[in-house]
Amino acid sequence: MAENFASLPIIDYNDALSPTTKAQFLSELRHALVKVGFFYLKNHTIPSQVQQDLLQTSGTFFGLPADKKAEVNMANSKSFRGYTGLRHERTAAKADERETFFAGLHEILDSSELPIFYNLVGSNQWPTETLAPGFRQSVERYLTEVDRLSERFTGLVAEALDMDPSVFAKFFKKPCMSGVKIAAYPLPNAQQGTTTEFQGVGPHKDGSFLTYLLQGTEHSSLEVQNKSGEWIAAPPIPGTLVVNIGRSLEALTQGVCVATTHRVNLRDEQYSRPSGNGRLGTRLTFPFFQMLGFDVTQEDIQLDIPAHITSLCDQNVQSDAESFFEEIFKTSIGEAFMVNALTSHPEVGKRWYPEPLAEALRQQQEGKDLDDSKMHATARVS
Ligand SMILES: O=C(O)CCC(=O)C(=O)O
Ligand SMILES: [Fe+2]
Repeated sequence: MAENFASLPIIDYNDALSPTTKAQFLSELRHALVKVGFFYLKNHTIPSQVQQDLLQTSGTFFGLPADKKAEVNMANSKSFRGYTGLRHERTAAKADERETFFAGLHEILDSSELPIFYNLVGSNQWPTETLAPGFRQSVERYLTEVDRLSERFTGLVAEALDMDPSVFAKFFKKPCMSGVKIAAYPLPNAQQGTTTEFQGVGPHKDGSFLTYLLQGTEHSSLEVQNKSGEWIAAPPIPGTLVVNIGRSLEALTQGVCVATTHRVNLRDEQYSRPSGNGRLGTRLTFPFFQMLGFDVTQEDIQLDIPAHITSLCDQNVQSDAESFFEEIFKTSIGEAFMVNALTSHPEVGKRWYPEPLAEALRQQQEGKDLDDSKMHATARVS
């Protein structure tokens, strides 16, 4: 049975930088990667001014009238970039109570000769400077900083698994679809007390190698699933990022690092200040998804992971995330990213990719039926 956890470890990036503390750092990181799958990272090097500017200008953007935000609607973009309104994004086949804005790190324009998933790298859409002064600049600045951090951290992940620091480098061929999703969770509109809990984001695993999540406000809404399936709160800790494992790192380590399940549940009480003084506004978060190059296939993955590391692998990890995505991920990473994008953003799919959308939804339904029948079988046995 898998080991369990009730809270997330806090790892200090400074410890990686000094020869006297590096060994201890690597041992803590190994534990976090193999036994937990989530951790807080402190002293992560992203300047606080860069974070504050991002938070402030993002607040301005989401505060714009709906018709102004619609000017940069994701449905305009065959690269799934730009703005989505409340309940337009879907996770686990249900609508999410959030607005988002996605901006990618790389942009290429002509992908006509390549498989359609190369369209996932394309131009960003930006509101005008007059509407959202400084927004574009602060997002781009944040992307540069978090990308630099993720690149350095990747070497430490390899070392923590007792491999050469450069072992993952070849999987990060550019351009890639890494980017930041800015998520805004206004207080949900409770209808006459019928519902007290709302899906900010449904249970899911990220497609990334690692995700670096900045929680910009004080709300405690993020929940992570431990290995026996219990949900654990991951409240914001000032000065830290929450890091979690995505499906790409799981694929590259052949399951030694398991992609971790998380969700955002919204409840009215989370909008009261933790100090008890007054109410909080919209919850704002900034997950950065560190993605692999598209052309990585299962055959490329021949990492020599030392036996004493693979032997740490956990069995029977429980997850409420959909399982259908796992199978596609085993054949082509680019394909899997596209299927995920289509099922999350059917509006973009309807406009640009009607046939691939229909096929992706069919696969999702098939997977859901399979998950449901497994659940019923388990329920009957126990
Ligand atoms: O907003 C959060 O706290 C998490 C968001 C998330 O998990 C995602 O967008 O993949
Ligand atoms: Fe996520």
